[in-house]
Amino acid sequence: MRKSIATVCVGGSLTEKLEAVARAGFDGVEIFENDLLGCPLPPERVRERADSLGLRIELYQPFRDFEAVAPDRLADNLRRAEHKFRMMERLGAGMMLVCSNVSPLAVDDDALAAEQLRLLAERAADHGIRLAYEPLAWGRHVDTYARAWRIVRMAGHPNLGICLDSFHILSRGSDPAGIEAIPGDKIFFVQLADAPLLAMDVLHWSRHYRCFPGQGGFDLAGLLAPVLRTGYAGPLSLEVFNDSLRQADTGRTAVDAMRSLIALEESVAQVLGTASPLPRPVRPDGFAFAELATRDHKRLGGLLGALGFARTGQHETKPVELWEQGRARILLSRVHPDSPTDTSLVAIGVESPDPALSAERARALLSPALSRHRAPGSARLDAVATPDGTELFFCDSGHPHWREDFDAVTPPEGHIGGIDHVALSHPWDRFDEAALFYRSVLGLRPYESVEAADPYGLLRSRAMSNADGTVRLTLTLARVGPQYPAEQHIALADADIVATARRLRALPENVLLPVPGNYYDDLRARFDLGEERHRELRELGLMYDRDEDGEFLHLCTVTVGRVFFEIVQRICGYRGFGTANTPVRLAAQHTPAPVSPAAPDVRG
Ligand SMILES: O=C(O)c1ccc(O)c(O)c1
Ligand SMILES: [Mg+2]
Repeated sequence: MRKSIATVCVGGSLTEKLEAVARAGFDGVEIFENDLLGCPLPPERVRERADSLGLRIELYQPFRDFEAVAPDRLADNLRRAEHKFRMMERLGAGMMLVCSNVSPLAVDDDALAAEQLRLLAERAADHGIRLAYEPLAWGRHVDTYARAWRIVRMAGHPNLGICLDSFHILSRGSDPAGIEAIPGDKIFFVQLADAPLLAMDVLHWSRHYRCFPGQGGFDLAGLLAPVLRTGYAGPLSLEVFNDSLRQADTGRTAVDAMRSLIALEESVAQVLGTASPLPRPVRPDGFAFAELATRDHKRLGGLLGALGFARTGQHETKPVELWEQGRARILLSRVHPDSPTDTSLVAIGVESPDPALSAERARALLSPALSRHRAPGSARLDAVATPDGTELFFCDSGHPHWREDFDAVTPPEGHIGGIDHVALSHPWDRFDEAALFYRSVLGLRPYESVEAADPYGLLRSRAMSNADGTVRLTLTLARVGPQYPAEQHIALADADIVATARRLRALPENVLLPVPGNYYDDLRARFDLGEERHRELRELGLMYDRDEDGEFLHLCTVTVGRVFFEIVQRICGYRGFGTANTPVRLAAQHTPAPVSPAAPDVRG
């Protein structure tokens, strides 16, 4: 199907927008009126520019507050329309979007709406233009596709059809199944947008919070399937109004948008049982490694040593160390000389049953491929760049061949057996992009977005996981400014966190984040843990949580550069991330560490 995007989805001037969406592979665009009005080029030149970029101008929009008005207003509305039609001819746009009337002057009369739209369609036909009538969710009287279709049918003009916009349909909770009753050739246009599930005024929700399919909470494939069953053969056009995207990098947003459409095509193909546009999903089934780049190998090595890791190998040709405990593998490499941070997470390796296919799928979803020389070993490893710049390597499940390049000794067995999850930090304009990236490329399921209070702000995060919890990520929204603690961390799965905590407490140097006594006073109110258990948690500085499945114990180390380690123990299938404790952890990370000569610098 033709892929289109409304110019309102991306930031920049009209020509910048056209260039970016063409580069991302779109076939066409919806031109938003404001983009044209603010453009220094006359419509003919915009048309030439679009032509030269291989973009078809699918639609011009929006035309507002036309139908179901008193007779004295009709003449003025038709005059307005004539001007737009002439301008559209110059632009080479064959379809105009007509939004349902939102004015208090509109009359609640379908027959009148149909009669006036028929008149408009006759005028449009004189210019070779077709009209797509779109019921806005906040339309004065026409706010559902069922009602809009009734009016279009009543009008009975070949140049008048309906525009279906997923946001208006799903935000109101309308059942998309009824779309199948509309003949495919009367659906003139289809606009697609997702949105987070928010309880808010629908106009505000639509104008500020829409996002690309797969980034919010709507079932877009469930909406598109009945649309395609009607035989609709027009473009699938993204229409996203979003405050962040207006300010974000134009080219990047265009690629993010295209990725969302490709992923949606795959989801709808699954629903319809048709051929998929993508190599089949390969589910990752574990973490192979996490790589930290640091200027301070000694301090980080000291911290890993305290956690029970051993330096098991040194890369044969590169300045990269391998630190291991059981199947938990951490690589320490050198920081790029230009990097402003002393220590940061730069790569993760996931295990895949078919690494080559994983990489092929990632590239088909427009992930930038990375050159092989970055691989931690000389072993052939496929890698792509993720939205926050972290490199993602695909490694063979259960066969860490890349480890052979480290000439590594057998790793020590301790309580820590592997990586439980990795927390990645994203700038504000990459957060939704990241959720879609991991959802489509790795097949991870997103959890709801959550917010945690921080003494100096609010931390937004969203966890993602595969079905069996062997690959879990938490995506956080990075705040800028030196007052904010790092949000990159590696969480290590521990089979006996009490023993680990005891050992770490006994060290002469303080490597653990202190937890305030008030937390433990309140924990008594939250959970009936018994005196002895409660005392043990307090003494060891362990945090606690529980869900319907099981229990969770965790603690954090001090921060080195941008990174800290979390040690976690999941008991009986606990599925969360201890989010209830995040505000306490964030506050503790702002509190200066107690002075101790050997203590690592918490501020990095
Ligand atoms: O918010 C609006 O006014 C508006 C305009 C055009 C659309 O296609 C739409 O879905 C919403
Ligand atoms: Mg719309």
